[in-house]
Amino acid sequence: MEVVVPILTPFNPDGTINREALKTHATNLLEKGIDLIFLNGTTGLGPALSKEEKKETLRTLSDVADRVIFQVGELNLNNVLELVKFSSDYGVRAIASYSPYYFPRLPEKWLIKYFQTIASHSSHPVYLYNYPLATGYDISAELLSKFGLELAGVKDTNQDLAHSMKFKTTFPKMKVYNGSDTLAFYSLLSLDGTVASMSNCLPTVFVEMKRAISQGDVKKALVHQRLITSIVELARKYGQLGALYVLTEMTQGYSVGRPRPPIFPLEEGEERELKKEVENFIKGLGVKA
Ligand SMILES: O=C(O)C(=O)C[C@@H](O)[C@H](O)COP(=O)(O)O
Repeated sequence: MEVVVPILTPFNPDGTINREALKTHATNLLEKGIDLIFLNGTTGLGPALSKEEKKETLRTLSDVADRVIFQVGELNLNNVLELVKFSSDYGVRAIASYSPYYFPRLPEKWLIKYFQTIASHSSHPVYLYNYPLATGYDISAELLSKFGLELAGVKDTNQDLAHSMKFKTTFPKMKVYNGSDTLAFYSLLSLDGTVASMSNCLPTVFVEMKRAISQGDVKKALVHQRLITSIVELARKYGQLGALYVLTEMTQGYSVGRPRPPIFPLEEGEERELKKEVENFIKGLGVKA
């Protein structure tokens, strides 16, 4: 039962990656009990990071590489394979990739070929990052099974938990995580864990929820899930990926800068409003972030 943080990428005002802040943030999250770091994911603005920036984030976290799942997805497979090769110098837990996206009506066999190519070049276990809402393609358990492609793991970002469970029943050895914050409780209960964006700013809430589940205290665990869901709904009002930078600074006590456009930072008034609303929630429920 693991809590995996799709770690946000701190940026300097000039839009370069703030490596110091990334290191501080990763160290803090691991110290607070987060199990693994999913690097260059959606929350990490992975699709908006260049190949060289993806390498930079792994170099920055090289001393905790064994706790890192390194996301390598790009729309240029040559870049992906360069990142796969680059990762072989680091003892990462696994590499991962989302599917090709944007281009409509890609034949199933091209989608599978993308992952087969990655798997044939990787010295590390390969995880699928399946996010149909974001990519336009559902790389389902059925599709992998149809082409006989068995990967080491999957992060399935899906509101349909049964869809994630299907990976587990089809490939019993596969590590299966669900990537939706609002299903974190159920993912911890029924899968190998959760990959939750909000664990950037609420690490202790997730760690306490996991502890409550392992102690059989469902009621307490659900209090934590309700807080997470409330904060997600709040963050979405302002733009979740931008709001997360404000929430992380607010709850963790250090700056992670602001996101890089086209993920725009919140305006000053929005930041004030968001902080006020969140304070009420966290105070009201009496849990630590
Ligand atoms: O940021 C990542 O790489 C994640 O796994 C989480 C990501 O899939 C995303 O936050 C999921 O959000 P929704 O369920 O779409 O609200």
